[in-house]
Amino acid sequence: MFASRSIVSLSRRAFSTSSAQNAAKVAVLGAAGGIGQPLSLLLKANPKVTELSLYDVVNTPGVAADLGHINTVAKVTGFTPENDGLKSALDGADMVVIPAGVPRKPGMTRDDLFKTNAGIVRSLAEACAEVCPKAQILIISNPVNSTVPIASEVFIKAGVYDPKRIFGVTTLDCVRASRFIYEKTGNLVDVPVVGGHAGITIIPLFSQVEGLKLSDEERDALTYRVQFGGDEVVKAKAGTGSATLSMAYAGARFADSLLRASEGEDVIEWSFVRNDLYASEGIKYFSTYVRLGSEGVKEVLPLPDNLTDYEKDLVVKGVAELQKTEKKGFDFVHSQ
Ligand SMILES: NC(=O)c1ccc[n+]([C@@H]2O[C@H](COP(=O)([O-])OP(=O)(O)OC[C@H]3O[C@@H](n4cnc5c(N)ncnc54)[C@H](O)[C@@H]3O)[C@@H](O)[C@H]2O)c1
Ligand SMILES: O=C(O)C[C@H](O)C(=O)O
Repeated sequence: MFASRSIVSLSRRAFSTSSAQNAAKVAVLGAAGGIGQPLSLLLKANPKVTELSLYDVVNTPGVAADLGHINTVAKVTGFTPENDGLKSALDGADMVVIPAGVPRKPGMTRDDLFKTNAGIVRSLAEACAEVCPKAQILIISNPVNSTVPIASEVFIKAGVYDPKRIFGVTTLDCVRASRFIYEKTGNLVDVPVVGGHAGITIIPLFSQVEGLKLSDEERDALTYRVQFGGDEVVKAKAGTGSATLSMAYAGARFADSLLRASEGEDVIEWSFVRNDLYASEGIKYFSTYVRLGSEGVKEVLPLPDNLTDYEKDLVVKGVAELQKTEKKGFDFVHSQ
């Protein structure tokens, strides 16, 4: 098995500073929203992004005009549904980041968003499959555990599916886990978080952090905080939305990791991608260690073989939940 420390150091840096070697057009769908705006700002600040295409049902011309005054290389254009704006936004895109859809209010689960967001993600994925089938698709819209199967099934139906290019963005769970451990230890290290992106499917692997010692009580409390960190923000925002700024940071980190990998850097991230790790349990998507390359996923890595019994039990529970949410996404596409 691989050494956890090298995994940590490989993906530690949030943003690189070197200038772009390849032109990269990135489209953001849902770009005028709570995540979309700060995420677009961070992408505009990334020297590897040469073109930034902002699509939303409203307000993107203003967001694009504003970001367009920032003196970085990316050319920014805003699109709305008028004049076939979605297709124009996607034309030539190398990467499409999708934070379009409604966020939670207090008392809701991510799955409660399915009835609105499933259709949004399906229609946006249909446009991607038609216009930019080779783009890397980064799905942020919740419930990720179902929206990734939805987007994948749309691409399969269209005959253009490449499992190496569709990602559920679970980076916020890693960002949170890292921050919570920093609060405890004063050390800023990466914490692998695997499984999915909702409640008990979020599985932090504290055993993989070198030198980290937690009592059982500390481990339980930290695990709960990572699994339900989204609820903390939803509650604090009191009905006005869910995490936007930390998500923008996490999404920009994941996009930067892919862009660095496309330039030949060896990068490992954690992401909800197609794999056979739990095929025997009937699931196709599971967030795990992923080596990134120029095509997207270069290698799906298994979970470390030295998980604790506590972590193994979390995986069993998470897999059982993922079976339901994956099926729900699959059925949504195939029942229409
Ligand atoms: N993966 C994660 O870790 C993570 C973290 C935080 C939030 N989220 C999810 O991201 C989504 C967006 O959250 P937000 O806070 O930015 O919400 P928001 O309401 O502030 O923004 C969503 C944007 O999507 C746009 N939109 C709606 N339908 C669209 C369509 N068909 N095409 C294009 N744009 C469309 C809206 O106009 C809006 O501007 C939610 O589903 C939320 O649950 C995921
Ligand atoms: O909690 C939410 O609904 C948003 C997001 O998935 C998060 O983890 O913050």
